[in-house]
Formats: sequence, C-alpha cells, structure tokens
Amino acid sequence: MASFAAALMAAAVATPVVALLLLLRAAWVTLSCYWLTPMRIRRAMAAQGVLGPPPRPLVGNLRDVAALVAASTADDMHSLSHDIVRRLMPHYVLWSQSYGKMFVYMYGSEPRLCMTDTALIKEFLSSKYAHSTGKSWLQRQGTRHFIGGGLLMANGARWSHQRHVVAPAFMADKLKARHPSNTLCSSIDILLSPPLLASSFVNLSSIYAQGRVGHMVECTRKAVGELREAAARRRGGEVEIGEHMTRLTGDIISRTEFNTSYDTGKRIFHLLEDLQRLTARSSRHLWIPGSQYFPSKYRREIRRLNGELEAVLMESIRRSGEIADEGRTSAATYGRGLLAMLLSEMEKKKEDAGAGAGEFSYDAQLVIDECKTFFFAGHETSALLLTWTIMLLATNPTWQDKARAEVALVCGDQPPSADHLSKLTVLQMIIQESLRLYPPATLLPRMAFEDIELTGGVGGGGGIRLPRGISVWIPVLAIHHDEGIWGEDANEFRPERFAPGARRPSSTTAAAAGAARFLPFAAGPRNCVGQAYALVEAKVVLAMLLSSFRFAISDDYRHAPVNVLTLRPKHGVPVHLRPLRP
Ligand code: HEM
Repeated sequence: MASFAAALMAAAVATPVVALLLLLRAAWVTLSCYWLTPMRIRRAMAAQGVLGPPPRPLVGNLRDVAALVAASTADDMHSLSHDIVRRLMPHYVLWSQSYGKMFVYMYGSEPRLCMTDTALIKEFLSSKYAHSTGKSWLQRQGTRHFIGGGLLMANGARWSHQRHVVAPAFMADKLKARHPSNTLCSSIDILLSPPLLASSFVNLSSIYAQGRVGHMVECTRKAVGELREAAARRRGGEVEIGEHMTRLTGDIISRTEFNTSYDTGKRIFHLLEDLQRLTARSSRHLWIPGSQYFPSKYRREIRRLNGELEAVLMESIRRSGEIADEGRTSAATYGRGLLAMLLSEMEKKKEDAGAGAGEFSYDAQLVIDECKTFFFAGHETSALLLTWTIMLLATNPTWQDKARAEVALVCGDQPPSADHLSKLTVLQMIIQESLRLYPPATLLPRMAFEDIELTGGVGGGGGIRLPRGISVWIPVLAIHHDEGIWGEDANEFRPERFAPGARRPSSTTAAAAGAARFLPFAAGPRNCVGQAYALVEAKVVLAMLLSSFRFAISDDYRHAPVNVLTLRPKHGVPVHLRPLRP
C-alpha cells in the first residue's frame, strides 16, 4: 500500500508516459492485493475441501460477522452460564456447522482460515514456522499507533532479535541454565506446553527474585487498603472489582518494569486507552484500498495523543538515563526491569556502532514502541484474569474457601513470598480454569508468509497445505469450551481438571496428548513473553485478596461477556467484600 501512495506521488511529478506506467503498476498491485491473491487463496483451500460462506466484493464477510455478533450480544445472558461461545463467536458456530470445523471466510479482502484441530495448531505454532508466519499488514496497520514496531507486531528476524532482548527481563538466567543446550525458543516451548504447565510453574515462580514479588505485594497491600475503604463507604460493602484490578495491575507493571510512579503509569494507560479507541474507529475502513491515506477526523487527534504519549515515555527514559549518569558507571545502573534492559541494549548499540553493530538494534523510537507494547499487553490482560477469577470465586464459595485455607496454610500471617507461590496448587488450578473459561485473548491470529505444509491432525485427521498470504485464526475460546476436548462438563467451572496428575478426557490418544488445547498464552516460540510474570502476579494478588476478604457476587451483577480486543465483562463485576481481619 505504501508503494501505491508512492506511485501516486511520483506520478504527479513525472512525465505523462512514466506517470501512466506508474499508475498502471499501482492499479495492478491493488488488483492483485484485493482480488487476485484472495481468490488464489480461496481456490487453493477449496481444492482441499475447505470451504466457507460466500463473500461480497471488498467487504467479504465483515458485515455478516458484525451483524451476527451485534445480535448475539445485544442482551445480557439470562443465567450465570459459562457457555459463552455461541454469544461471542456466533459466526464460528454457524459456519463450523455449515462448512466443518475448518473453514475460510473473508475479512474484507483478507482470507482467514479458522483452524481448530489442536495437533495442526501445535505444528503451526511450533518453532519450525517462527519466521515464516507472523502478523498481517491489516493487524499491524490497525495497531501501529499504540504498538508500532514493538514485539507483539514485529515479524521475522526483527521479531527474533527483539524477543531475545526482552525475554531475559521475564526469565531468570537460572531458568536458562537448566536447559543449557536449548535455544531460548525451545526452552519456552518446553516450559509452556500445556501438560507441563502445572509442574513448570514451580520453576517459573522461582525465577522472580523477592524484589519483583516484593513490589507486587506492596502494590496489592495498597489496593487492599483502598478496597477496605471503598467497601466501608458502600452499604453491603459492594465494589466493582474490575476497575480496582485494572488500577492494581497498572500500578504493578509501572513499578516493576518501568520504574515510573503510579501517576505517570496512570497517564500512560489513559493515553493508550484513548489511542486504542480512536484507532479502532479509524481502522474500520482499512479494508478499502488506500483508505489509510484518506483524511479522517480521527487522524489529527491520534497524532496529538501519540505525541503526548511518546513525550511522557521519553521523559521516563530521560530520567532513567539521568539515574545512570549519576552512577557514572555501566548501563547496569539504569535500574531494574524491562526499561532498564532496553536502555542497556540501546547503550550497547552506541558502543558497538564502530564495531559494526547488527542490523536490528534498539533506537529511541523502538524503545518507546516496546514500552507502549508492554504497557498495552501486560496490563489489561492481567486485570481481566483477576476480575474473571474473582467473579468465579464469588459464585463458587466452596472453591473460595479451599483456596483461602491453602493460602493460610502456606503463607500463615505473612504476605506471599516467591517460595510460597509454588505451593499454592489449589489457587493455580483455579487460575488455570479461569483462563480456560474466560481467556482474555479469545483469538490467535497468524499469517503464513510462505506456503506451509502441515502434516497431520488429531486422530489421523490428515494434513493441510496453507498457501502464502492466508491468515490463520485460532479460536481459543471455542477450543477451551469444546466438549470433544474437555468432556461434557466443558462449560462448567471445575478446577479439579487441572489437578496435578489429573487425566484429561481426550488424552487417550498419543496425538491428542501432545496437542495444543490450552492456549490462554498461545504456544510455541511466539507465545506470551509475560506469561510467568502474569501468573506470579495473579497468585500474589489473589492470595492477598483471599486472606483479606470474603467475596460474594452482588445481585446487581449482570452476566454479559463481550469481546472488545479482549474478553471483558460488559457491566463490570460488582462483588460484596467482607473484611476478614483488620
Ligand atoms: C493473563 C495475562 C495475559 C494473557 C492472557 C496474555 C496472552 C497473550 C497471548 C495470547 C499472546 C499471543 C498474542 C499473539 O501472538 O497474537 C501474548 C503475547 C504477548 N504478551 Fe501476553 N498475556 C498476558 C500477560 C502479559 C504480560 C503481563 C505481559 C508483559 C509484562 C505480556 C506481554 C506480551 C507480549 C510482549 C507479547 C508478544 C510476544 C511475541 O510476539 O513474541 N503479556 N500474550
């Protein structure tokens, strides 16, 4: 698309013949992107028996998806049921019934393949395809103002470099030392494969020195104080827990990774939220050729907000630089956390400049983009995990009591320490079940940048050839609620299914045993780099809340999950808090 604009501009100043040639080329590129390539991909899939709903020109099936979702989410749910796939993914339910579990639909002119075969998914997300798959142009355009070149939207060698720089901020050397012969990617693969998740948690928790856990405890202690005050002010001690969890996770990441004050963090989150909202509106027409160059009322506001956000981040970076200068020593004095690591990396680049530093190095803009990415990716998702888990505990008093008893046994009167975390197994089972029923990220998107041949599905389901340019969409929510995978009680809250050593219904075949069916943090080398951080944080916060309050769901709670980038409760989660000790 950039070439289309460049061609138009060049045509304006060139001779008539050159101008005509440039315009013809631009027209060809546009035709190829918006018509020929999508048709080639649809034909390739149809030849393998993978069909889908008929698309309309340009809009594809966008309007169908929008209309189905609008109808299914218009009202709240009548009961507190966890059977939410039909509500949130009505198009998936409809089309998988008509065309089978693998089907193709058109998001504008982008062909999207819905893939639910868990063995194929495992293969597709594996390190074998780490460089030949990634984020599509449409996704990167839609998020460029609040993510830019940050890790979440980077592709290929650039992604690999960035991942290797930031991953150590979330994994200890100790962890890597346990697998000396593995690359970083493969050690992540091993640790985060679902069957090993429970046992690997023991190792993951030990990677966080008391320092980080200590900060999480400090922030949670403050939040508990605020919750006590808020509950005391309201009859029945009712509070909307979601907004408190959003503040708390924002406070935690600001302090542990960015060395910023709570107020600076708050400013950053508000700006990011506004940017997200405006970008979502201005991206609604991205499927129209060249629409990113149309004048729009949102564009100026987006530029202003982005400028302000980058100035606040720059100020944090400058302050970290000053701290380092005062130390007058190595980059290690930048402080702690992710920002310090990024600044050290940038410093290294300067030092290496003479020695021919690598092609992909961090500069100030990339550091800013990475900060935006981590504020965005590491805040709301964690807040949602906590909010949904509290909703589940508030409606399941037996599990609430079990978890509280475990916290009392393991931690006594003390706040949780890094050593305690691995012993909180009931709490871990509850967190995993919450992530299964209400995964904050309900879809995993990946584009194939080259032809890919996947070899085989669960139960001899056969392989599939993915043509270059196809976007694969993995409906995590539907997989997590699939009765064929989890059993007839798939829509029920049953944390015991994650008990250490528990046998899963479909783990009878070897293929199913190794399949990717639990995907709250994705899988493979491109999984969530902050997974360990999120799980440690969730345990610390929940352990402290459980030992401070008993919670019950309010009669005002309206069960209405909605999907707005992430899976959230439309009207929040009001709960009654009863303090347990002064
Ligand atoms: C419960 C909390 C969280 C959930 C459910 C979650 C989920 C995910 C998922 C599903 C992905 C893959 C997205 C994709 O490829 O499209 C992802 C990637 C990512 N997450 Fe998380 N996340 C959580 C917390 C965090 C935290 C706390 C951080 C940072 C501190 C973080 C940082 C990231 C980053 C940077 C990526 C991109 C990784 C890459 O592409 O290499 N996340 N997360």
